This record gives sequence, structure tokens and C-alpha cells, in this order.
Amino acid sequence: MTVTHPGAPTLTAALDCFFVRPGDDARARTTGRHVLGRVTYGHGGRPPMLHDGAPLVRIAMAGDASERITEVWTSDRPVRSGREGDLVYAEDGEHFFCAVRIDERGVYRDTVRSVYENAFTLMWRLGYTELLRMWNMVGAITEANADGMENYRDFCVGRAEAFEAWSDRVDGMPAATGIGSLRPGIDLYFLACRTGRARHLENPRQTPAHQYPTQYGPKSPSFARATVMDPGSGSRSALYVSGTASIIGDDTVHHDDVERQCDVTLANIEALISPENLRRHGLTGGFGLADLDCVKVYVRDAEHLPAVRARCAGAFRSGTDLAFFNVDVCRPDLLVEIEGICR
Ligand SMILES: C=C(O[C@@H]1C=C(C(=O)O)C=C[C@H]1O)C(=O)O
Repeated sequence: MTVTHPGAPTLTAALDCFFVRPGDDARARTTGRHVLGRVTYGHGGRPPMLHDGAPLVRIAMAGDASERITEVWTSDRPVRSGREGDLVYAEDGEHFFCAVRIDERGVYRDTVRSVYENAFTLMWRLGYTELLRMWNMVGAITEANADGMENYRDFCVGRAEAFEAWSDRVDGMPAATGIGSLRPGIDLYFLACRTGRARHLENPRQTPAHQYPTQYGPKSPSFARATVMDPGSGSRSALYVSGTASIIGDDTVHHDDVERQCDVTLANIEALISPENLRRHGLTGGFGLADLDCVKVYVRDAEHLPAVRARCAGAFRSGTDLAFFNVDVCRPDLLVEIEGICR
């Protein structure tokens, strides 16, 4: 199904995303298209760089070679890429891709705030005023920083301060992922677009993350449950589903039961992308789990991977791009988290 925004401007550039595994031939997916960014979820993390005219992000997320994927973002428009300080970016006139790495440090807050603000400054200057989707991979995510605060909470403080400082310019928090990685430091990348194209959605089953009570940290996480992008005429719309876990209201449910956590997570996603929820946000159309693609599944304990794989095999369309990673989730009691794109 499609999603329409009343009054959205007519635009034509179309973003695509797909996964490439070692040995895959991706030429058919890139023929006639332009690469906006590549993100390798592999062994070694490295700072982002420009490679073949597009940003290349390498994040340590895969324990063994079989798990390695490269997420490729392409556009049907020519892409211009560049570097500004630590930021590596690309733009196609309608979409903006940007990546940066923060090296390991005792306390992240101030650096996260300034890196986010630098990124907002660049995207704003280039005319991309609306955030679409953000990914934050945080090493040692549930471990303590030099002040004894959990790294994730420390990260959330800096990010929230940046969003607060930019609240008059950056219109709303987008869909996001905040997940563990296998290397200390924080890798982040995000997509933004021109004004009037993004709509951020909440989930009726979950408290908006930016309204979580302070028991989860001094500053609540700055993200929406999903973002819908209107593609303009002639293309399909895309709905970006944030990293979603077994949280009802603001409580983690089914501690120590990965299968039930998986079921709650899938039910949360189903409710989020349903026609009822889109209608609640003034949008038409809607999706089901079978429409989900570019699915990433994060599993805290390796021993749970077979059960989670089995649950996902039953839930998603066969042929869906689907990848599993054995990494920590942002709360120690969360065993699994799932994200994806509906289109
Ligand atoms: C799982 C949750 O949050 C996670 C953390 C996020 C972040 O901080 O950006 C975004 C989505 C999830 O990856 C949740 O709070 O429901």
C-alpha cells in the first residue's frame, strides 16, 4: 500500500536501499543509479571515508564473516559528495547522507552534542532541513563511562542537548536506532531531506521515547518510532521503522524470554505501520509485516539467534533483505530489537 501526505510537494528523486553480502553481485541494483552511501556492518570499524565518490561507513557489528553485510543507499539523481571536518556526506539535491565517528572517550556527552550540532549545521547550510532516519552504534552501550553513567545514557544527554539547541530549526525527531557495536566509540550516520517530506510517527502501544521518565536516564532518547517519507508522484513512499523492542508503555516486558520479546516486538511494529496508526497521524495507506524490507535484527545473546531467526522467518516475506547481529541492546533487559523499511 502507499502513503500520501496531503499538500506535500511533488518531487521525483527516489531513494533505494538494499543489502549486499560477500560474493553478491550488486551491479543490477546500481545500474543507472548513483550511490549515496555504503555502510558495512562488518568486523573492523573505521572512520567514514569517501570511496568511489560516495561515503563508506564501516561499523564493527559482525562477529563472523557470514554476518557481514553492506547496506547500499542509491538515488536516481546524480550525487555530489564531500567531507567537512570529520563529517563525510553526499547529496542528490533531495536527500542528504552523512556519517561521522566519535572515538572512545571517558564521557561522550559534550562530543556527541558538538558532533550532532556540526552535522545539523552542515545539512542546514546545504538546504536539507528535515531529518529522515538516524543510526547510532554505541560501543559498550550498557557499560559505565568514566563518571559511572551508562554510555547509552551519556550519549542520550549529548544528543538531547543538540536537539534542544536546534529545536527552532530541526523540525521534529526522526526514526532512529541506538544499538550496541563491537568496538568502543560511537559510529553514526543519518539521512535528511528537503522540507515538507518527512512525517514522524509514534506507536499507540509505546510511550514516545522522548517522553520516557527519568528512571531511564537524565535525558530521554531523541527519536520517533517511525518516519514516513513522501516520495512525490511516480514513486512509492517509504516508512522507516526505528529500532523496536519488547517495550510496552515505557516498560520492558518478558524479561528473560526471547521468544515472547520477539513476539511483542513484531506486534509493536505491526501496530506502528498499520493503516489505523497512519490514519491516527492524518495519513492514508498503511503496511503489514510482509512489506518490511532491509530488516536488521539485533540479538543480545548468541544462544538466542536460532530462536529469533525462526520467529523472523515466519514473520517476514521470503526474499526480504534480512540481517542478524549479535550485539548489546540499549537496555540490559532487552534481548532483541528489530528495524526495517516498509515500501
Ligand atoms: C529500543 C528502544 O530504543 C533504541 C534506541 C534508540 C535511540 O536511542 O536512538 C532508537 C531505537 C532503538 O534502537 C526503545 O526505547 O524502544
